[in-house]
Amino acid sequence: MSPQDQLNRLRREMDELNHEMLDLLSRRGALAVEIGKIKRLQGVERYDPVREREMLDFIASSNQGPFETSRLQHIFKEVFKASAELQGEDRDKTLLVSRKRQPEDTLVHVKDVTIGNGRPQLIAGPCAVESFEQVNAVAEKLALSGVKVMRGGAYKPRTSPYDFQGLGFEGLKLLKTAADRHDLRVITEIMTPGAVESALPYVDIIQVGARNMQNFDLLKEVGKTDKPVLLKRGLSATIEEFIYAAEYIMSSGNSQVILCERGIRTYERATRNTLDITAVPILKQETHLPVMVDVTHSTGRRDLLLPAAKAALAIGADGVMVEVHPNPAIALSDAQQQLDFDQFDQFVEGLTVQFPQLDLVKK
Ligand SMILES: O=C(O)C(=O)C[C@]1(C(=O)O)C=C[C@@H](O)C=C1
Repeated sequence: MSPQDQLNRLRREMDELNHEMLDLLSRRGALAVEIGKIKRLQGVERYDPVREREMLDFIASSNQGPFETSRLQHIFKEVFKASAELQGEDRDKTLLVSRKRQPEDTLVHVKDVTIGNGRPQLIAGPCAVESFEQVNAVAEKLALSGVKVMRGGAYKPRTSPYDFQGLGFEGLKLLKTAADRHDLRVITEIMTPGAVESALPYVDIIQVGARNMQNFDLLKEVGKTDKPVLLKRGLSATIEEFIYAAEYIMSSGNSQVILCERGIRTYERATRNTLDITAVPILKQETHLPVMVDVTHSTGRRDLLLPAAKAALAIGADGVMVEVHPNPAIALSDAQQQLDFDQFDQFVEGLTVQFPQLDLVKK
């Protein structure tokens, strides 16, 4: 048989399989419609993630190749999605974070401060808590500038184990003391489920960092508290994964969630990460949660903080996070990207000129 004849024969075989697959898919779709009717009668959700998990596990255990299991699972997930659509189910509607489920914006209340009410917040502070003098100096500066929420890392998830790991619980206390002295609310990162409870008296907003976005135990634990949670997007997380991580917190009982875009990892090296600016309006369309942008970690460059912050507010962010340090050159972490006090003044001035609605109350 000539190669051309061979090709034609294989293609005819392929056509037959396509035909069979189409038939199987159509029969599967008809079954899904029947299942949907029964579920409707029973008054249960059509979307059943546990059943889907079972079928995906079955695919993993039965796959003989040549396709990779993850590829096959992806294809089947599409089939499940299409089946649920046939059942008249919009899966997004079932998510607690979904705008389709709750059309009105969620307002996050941090004592007297509101996030998501149309007046963007500026959250600022040092990368890490280093000493009382350092955090107190920053707190004083922030209060004078009208900032209401101060950030500062006590537990630091550092890339290298040899880098400064933060002052831990002691740092938390220093941060809280300095913030109280200047009437500021506190946001800080908590890294493990076990550290959540002891941190509660010292924090007003719990931050879940990018590296922990899919630490599901931590998400569930912060979801059990009544403190607002700022959830940062993972370094390589898709928007869908980010939304599901927020769903973990909400489904554990906490609806006070703020999403924070902080740049994602791409091939581009001109900035530390690539600020996915369109994630902001996408997240605002898909969810009802406030969305903030961390300009420090997304750019990693002092000269880009102001333009990035302007872009964030212009595209609809509910606030901006930026790092400030009394003397960035000697900072124990992120020395390259924190603003000193004069630079912070310029930053605030530059931003308020264009966005006078920024929620700053100068003391
Ligand atoms: O088995 C069910 O309960 C179905 O509704 C069918 C089906 C499927 O296509 O296999 C569809 C949607 C559900 O999320 C799970 C499974």
